[in-house]
Amino acid sequence: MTRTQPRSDFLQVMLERGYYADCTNLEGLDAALCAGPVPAYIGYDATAASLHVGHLLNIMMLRWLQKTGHRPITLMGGGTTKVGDPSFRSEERPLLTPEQIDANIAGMKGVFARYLSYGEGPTDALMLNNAEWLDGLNYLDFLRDVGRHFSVNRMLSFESVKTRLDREQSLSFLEFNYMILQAYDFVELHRRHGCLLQMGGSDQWGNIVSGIDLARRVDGVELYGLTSPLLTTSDGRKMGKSASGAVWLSAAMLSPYGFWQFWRNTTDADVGRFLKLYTELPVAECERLGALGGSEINAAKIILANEVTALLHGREAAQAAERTAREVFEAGGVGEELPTIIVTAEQAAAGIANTALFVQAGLAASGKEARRLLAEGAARINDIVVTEPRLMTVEELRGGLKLSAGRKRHALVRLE
Ligand SMILES: Nc1ncnc2c1ncn2[C@@H]1O[C@H](COP(=O)(O)OP(=O)(O)OP(=O)(O)O)[C@@H](O)[C@H]1O
Ligand SMILES: N[C@@H](Cc1ccc(O)cc1)C(=O)O
Repeated sequence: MTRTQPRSDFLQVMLERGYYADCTNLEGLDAALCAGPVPAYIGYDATAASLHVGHLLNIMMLRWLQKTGHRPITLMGGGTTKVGDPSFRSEERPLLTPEQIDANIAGMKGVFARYLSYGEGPTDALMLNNAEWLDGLNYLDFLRDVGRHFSVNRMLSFESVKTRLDREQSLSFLEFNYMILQAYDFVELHRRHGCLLQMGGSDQWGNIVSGIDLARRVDGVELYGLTSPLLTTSDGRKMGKSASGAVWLSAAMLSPYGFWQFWRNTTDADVGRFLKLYTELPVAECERLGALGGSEINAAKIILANEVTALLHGREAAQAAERTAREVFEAGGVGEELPTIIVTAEQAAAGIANTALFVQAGLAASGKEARRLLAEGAARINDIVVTEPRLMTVEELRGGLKLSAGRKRHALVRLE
């Protein structure tokens, strides 16, 4: 399929940096973007107390949207979270209480202000919550005004629910309503704020298209949808999930150092792609850095880690993380020479004792000897003396550890 080069800055950035998967009407959207500031939204359900790296890709899309002269709308799913999006999920999500949802929204909100600037102007970002219009809906009125425009036959044909149906796993009536609510959000945002575009990961395609159909039927307007690819790392993992779980954006759930380490540990083949998606360095520079070979690629990974961490946690936090990494892994000039043991995600989740790490790393011959090292004050983890045997947390392991026995013997621990 040939695609003419879009004229709008926003779509050019989307295409050249790798954010683009699909669009409902690329030419129409391009024309709207060229005509003036376009309000565009992405919805975020409050399923956890923090956003994670999986969300970062589309937060960057909103950031580019604002930088290229348009208006980002971040919609908190205070209403939709009560239902739970079934798209591409094999099981129903656990139901959250209204209190949990409010607490999660409070945890998620802070992150957006690091990427977007909020205010009242035509290109200032807007923060909304769909509980505002969903909570008060009257069931019968809603069914008559909105429900009648949805064909169940069509809803059943969407890929996002297909696997569940094909496997004859239950899709509850509650979940089945999700698509209608998200569709209604889009119509409501268009009515209230002139919102013309909804974006999201490609798993959101069905929900987005439903909103566009509904708007055409009830208001006779054309709205647009743009999706990003769902990224996986080149070793096959869903982007944003490390072996030990989601990589959180909130500093309370993952320290800036742990966040920095996640990016520093990027696989070589992903460096160029991630620089384009998660930093604002010029495309040519991203490509140059991504093509570096051998040990030079490590310098590119440090640039990636610094740039991504600086956007989220600030430049100082990024520099501090880089310094800590140097101190932990390169203190005494031994750096890369240190023996390294790898802890698997399963081991980390099951709980691994600090003494077991000393044994595995060859710094103690047995658990008994490891306990003696600790008791004598000769054992250090990240240069801090440890005297008590205890289980290490996944968070501690994720940041990487330096174990020391006495002054001269060291080893590194990395989480797979
Ligand atoms: N790897 C990814 N690449 C691009 N977008 C992603 C990625 N992971 C998540 N997203 C976007 O963020 C949204 C929320 O992601 P996800 O469904 O993973 O969150 P979650 O529901 O909190 O996590 P989980 O599915 O593990 O419970 C998705 O709808 C998707 O659009
Ligand atoms: N369904 C989206 C979140 C969302 C909620 C409400 C919307 O109007 C749009 C999107 C997700 O799971 O990621």
